[in-house]
Formats: sequence, structure tokens, C-alpha cells
Amino acid sequence: MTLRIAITTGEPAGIGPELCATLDASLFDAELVLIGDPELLGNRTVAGKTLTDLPLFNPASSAQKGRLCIAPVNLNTPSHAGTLNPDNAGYVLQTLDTAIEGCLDKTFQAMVTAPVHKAVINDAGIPFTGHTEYLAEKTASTQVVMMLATPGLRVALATTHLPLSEVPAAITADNLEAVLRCLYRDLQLHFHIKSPRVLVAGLNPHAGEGGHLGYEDDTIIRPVIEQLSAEGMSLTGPLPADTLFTPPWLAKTDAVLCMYHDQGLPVLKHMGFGQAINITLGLPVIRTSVDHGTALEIAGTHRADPGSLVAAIHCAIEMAG
Ligand SMILES: NC(=O)C1=CN([C@@H]2O[C@H](COP(=O)(O)OP(=O)(O)OC[C@H]3O[C@@H](n4cnc5c(N)ncnc54)[C@H](O)[C@@H]3O)[C@@H](O)[C@H]2O)C=CC1
Ligand SMILES: NCC(=O)COP(=O)(O)O
Repeated sequence: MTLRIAITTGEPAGIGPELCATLDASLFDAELVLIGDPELLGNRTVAGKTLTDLPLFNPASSAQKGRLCIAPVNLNTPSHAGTLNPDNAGYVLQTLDTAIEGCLDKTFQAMVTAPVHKAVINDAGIPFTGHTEYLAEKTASTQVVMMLATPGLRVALATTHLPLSEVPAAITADNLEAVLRCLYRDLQLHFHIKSPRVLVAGLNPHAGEGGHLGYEDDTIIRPVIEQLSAEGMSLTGPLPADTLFTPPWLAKTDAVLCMYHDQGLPVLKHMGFGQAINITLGLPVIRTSVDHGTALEIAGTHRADPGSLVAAIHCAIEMAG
């Protein structure tokens, strides 16, 4: 069976449309279905190229490996590269909804998302913290986990898009247990790791320094690790986050669980920005994404590196296959 992968083209003022419009579909072992505004995508191709021949997606036809086609969703208002417009927030969410529905009804075997701009969607009056949370809500998923991956490192997060001041209260034993179970199960299911080895970071400096620099490490994180380890899960921690990203530790791990967004992602992006990908674990559908944002300042210049989008598509195909 030839796989069909939906690709949402993201914030129209960002680099998503041009990265999608210039994809070389022949590189992929699947049919790629772009979801977005055809005129916008045509305008963002490199000079001399045109998207006028891009076939319209036809769900009734059989998927064809290496074909790029488009499932049209029209912009609400014309978009200019680099200039955000809240009037197009509804359009962005419609592209996501189209992909989610298509994955749920098996029209698509996976979805890959180009970057959206979280603030402009909120500016339009629509509460939105990220794809991860949006997809969880739309698919009624009880537990999802954000995991970014680059060759040599996977970093999962116990909390996602939360203000730093709200992180400690969100690290409860129940939440942590659910996150670890989800991470463990999906590393087995999607990455074929029989007995995943997970390093768990502490929350506080030096993992609390024996309670002198915070209590959560010893009173919340450690008991959960001990409980799940007793069930046979291979977990180590809580480890001081400042030293766990060193080669001796990383050589012995399949994934690192960090307590919050900026504890883990700067390390991952320092190591792999441009080829890293973002995977949402725990969903009933497969979703991968790029490691970068909308990069408004280079949108429309064709200087954006497609490496992460290409890697995200390959990963989605591998997971779906
Ligand atoms: N998957 C998603 O939808 C994501 C969305 N975002 C959103 O993107 C917006 C902007 O975020 P920033 O923090 O500025 O991060 P950013 O990733 O858009 O930009 C950071 C820096 O990297 C450069 N850059 C990013 N992607 C590039 C590419 N493919 N090729 C070459 N250079 C590239 C940019 O020009 C900038 O200098 C925010 O609203 C954020 O929430 C951020 C990360 C992921
Ligand atoms: N830093 C990763 C990021 O913000 C992407 O989040 P999401 O939109 O994939 O939930």
C-alpha cells in the first residue's frame, strides 16, 4: 500500500509555504498531500517554477508514490511573507483540522506540520498554545508527550508550553507517571526499542541537592521513578540536568525526559537544529513536525533550510509504514 502523508503548510506569512511548495516529492516513499491555499503556495515557489500543474488531491484515486498534490484550503485574506495577519488564524486551524480528520478517517496515514505562529492565533482571539495541545484536544487524547529527536538524542518533555512559574505545580506524581508510561510505550511501539532506557532530569539545580535546592526532585520525581522501575521500566534519575547531557550518560540512553520546554530543547537544538524533528507521542494518529518556527524575517527569500521538514516527512513515513 502506498502511504499518503498530509502536510499542513503552516502560518502563511512564515517559511512553511515555501518549504512545502518546493518539496521534491520524488525523494519520498509516499504520496504527499499539501494542505493549504493553492495561490499562496504558487506565489512562494522559487522564481521560474510554478505550481499550476500541481494536481488536486482526489481521495477516490489510489495513492501514487512520489506524487505531490494539494488539498485546497483558501486563505481568509491575502498573505504577505513576513507580515502576520490575525485574519488568517482561522485558515491555519482549518488546515490542521483537515489533516486531523483525514488521519482519523484513514485518508492519510500520518500528518506532518509546518510551523504556525502561536501568538497571532491568540491575537485573533483563539486560545492556542501549540499543535501538541491542539491535537490532543481534537483527538480527545488523555495523554500526549512532546518529543524532539535528532540523530544521537531524543528529548521528551514532562510539560510543554507553560509559563515557567506554572511548571512546578504541573509536575505531580500522576502527571509524571502518565508521561513516562506514554513515552515508554511509544518508544516501544513506534521506535521498536524493546526495553527503552530513559534518563529523567530533576527539576531543580543539582536535582535538588538533597532537598537544599528544592523538594520536588526527592518527594515527587524520585518516588515515581522507583515505582515504575519496580515494574521493570529502565529509568534513571532524577539526574542533574546540567550534567546529564554528557557523552557517558547519553551513550546509555534511548531518551531523556526533561521537566520543562527550555530545560531540554536548547540542548537538542544546539545539537541538531535543521535536521531535528518533533513527534507527538500518545495520539491516535501519527504526527511529526519541524524543529523550527515561522522564521518571519527570512520568509519569502527562499533561504530557509528544508532539512527538518524533509526529516519530519521521512520519520512520518517510517512510523506509518
Ligand atoms: N512547530 C511549530 O509550529 C513551531 C512554531 N514555532 C513558532 O514560531 C514562531 C517564531 O519562533 P522563533 O522562536 O523565532 O523560532 P524560529 O525557529 O522561527 O527562528 C529562530 C531562528 O532560526 C532561523 N530559522 C528557523 N528556521 C529556519 C530554517 N528552516 N532555515 C534557516 N533558518 C531558520 C530564524 O531565521 C531565526 O533566526 C513563534 O510563534 C513560535 O511559537 C516555534 C517552534 C515550532
Ligand atoms: N518548541 C517546539 C514547539 O513550540 C512546537 O510545538 P508544537 O506546535 O508542535 O506543539
